[in-house]
Amino acid sequence: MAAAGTALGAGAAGAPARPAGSACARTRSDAGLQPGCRRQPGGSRLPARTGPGRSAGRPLEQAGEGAVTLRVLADENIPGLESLLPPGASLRRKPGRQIRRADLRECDALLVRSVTPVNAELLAGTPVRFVGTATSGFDHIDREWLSAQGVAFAFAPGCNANSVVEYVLCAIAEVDDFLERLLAGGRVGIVGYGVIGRALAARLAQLGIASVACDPWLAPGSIPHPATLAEILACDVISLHTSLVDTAPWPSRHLLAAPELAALNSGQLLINAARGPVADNAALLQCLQAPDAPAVVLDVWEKEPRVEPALLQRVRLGSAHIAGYSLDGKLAATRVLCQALAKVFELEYSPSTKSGAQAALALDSAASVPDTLRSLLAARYRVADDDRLLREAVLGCDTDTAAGNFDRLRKQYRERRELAGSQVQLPAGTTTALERWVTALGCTVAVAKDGA
Ligand SMILES: NC(=O)c1ccc[n+]([C@@H]2O[C@H](COP(=O)([O-])OP(=O)(O)OC[C@H]3O[C@@H](n4cnc5c(N)ncnc54)[C@H](O)[C@@H]3O)[C@@H](O)[C@H]2O)c1
Ligand SMILES: O=C(O)[C@H](O)[C@H](O)COP(=O)(O)O
Repeated sequence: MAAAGTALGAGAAGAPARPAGSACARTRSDAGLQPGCRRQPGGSRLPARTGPGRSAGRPLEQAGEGAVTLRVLADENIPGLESLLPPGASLRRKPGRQIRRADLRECDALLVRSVTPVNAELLAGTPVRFVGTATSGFDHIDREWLSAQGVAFAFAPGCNANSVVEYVLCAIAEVDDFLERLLAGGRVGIVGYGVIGRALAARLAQLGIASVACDPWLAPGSIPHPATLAEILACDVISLHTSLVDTAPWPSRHLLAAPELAALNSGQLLINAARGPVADNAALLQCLQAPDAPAVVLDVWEKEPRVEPALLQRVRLGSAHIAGYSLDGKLAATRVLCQALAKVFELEYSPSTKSGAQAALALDSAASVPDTLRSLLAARYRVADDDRLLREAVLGCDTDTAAGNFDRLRKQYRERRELAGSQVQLPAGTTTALERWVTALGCTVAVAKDGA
């Protein structure tokens, strides 16, 4: 894993316009690290406050002879911190929705997930000098305020991109015959060509599936197969991967509202694993009540943790905002934040890069290509399992209980591993065509010897 520290600003001179809340090219090994730290004249390792809220830098708390304690408060749902934080860090945990300013009175670094809004209301007057979010999206962070206050910021771009891509592929494979249709020349329309949009297009291309994409914030020429939103809405499968943007001229909030949804029909599949408000949920419910409604898969909901039961009942598959919840993706994000934290506080640090080996998979049938792909995808993950859990958690419960259950599903999420990177054992005499399909899913191939 490369060291954290890619500076991410509003865009270099000559770079294309970017909406607030979008990230430039980045991979699982990059951290978006917004600088805001200076070495203190007295040698303290605390990042200096540089903005209007500037306060005298305080040295890190002494914890015994020469040792420093970096006081970290973290969302209880960020895994691996106990072993991945730099030595000398003390860790407190809280549920992300319950983190308050009073919790931060004696805290140098705050690590959150998407459910904690981080802004002046939370941080003003606290000693926090570093904020990290273990997520790709950062629409819950007031980055301008952090920057003005000299508080360093890091996020985890790309860490869960492959997890989301595999969620989308599983959804396609699980709903009707969309996988067959795509393999037979159908097209996927991708809305938002950032890290995840690009990763999805690349995986589809490896599978020989055509895709087109739209992202008006990008410079002309940066999308290999560009399309208008209207053209995207005519594709067999439409997958949303925009950041949540309120900025003109191309806000993504309610990008799919009644007129856009009216363009869809029952021969199409719409997937939203981006942010709930990108599709107007009230309009979506209306659309799903029409006889010619498209098939819809939702991982994200406009008013999370509240899910509109009538909408859940009408979507083909629904899940509790877990598309990015592979163990691989979560631990990668934890490592990126810990590395960024160590860099900001100038701590020596070299975290382990391993997530633990995945069990090998075996493929032994001479099934059709779609069924081979389907069974490989299902060997690691099935959206239908999360759909069942969400329906059990939400339907028939009162609103508050359902919202609590939504959060509980996410907190207690099972250990899910990614398919890409898995070794797949194939029987002796396997065709090279089959090997190609397996590698197209990002797996490595081991072929059994004759008689083995
Ligand atoms: N469901 C999950 O578990 C999960 C996991 C990871 C990320 N996400 C979400 O997925 C989305 C994509 O993540 P990413 O890492 O690729 O982000 P990214 O910032 O790399 O890419 C987002 C892209 O959306 C584009 N965009 C913004 N407004 C648009 C508009 N009106 N029309 C078309 N494109 C527009 C931006 O220009 C950008 O290129 C984000 O919303 C993120 O929060 C969800
Ligand atoms: O933006 C992201 O990375 C994802 O939406 C993220 O995985 C959501 O999970 P949360 O932070 O809400 O646990």
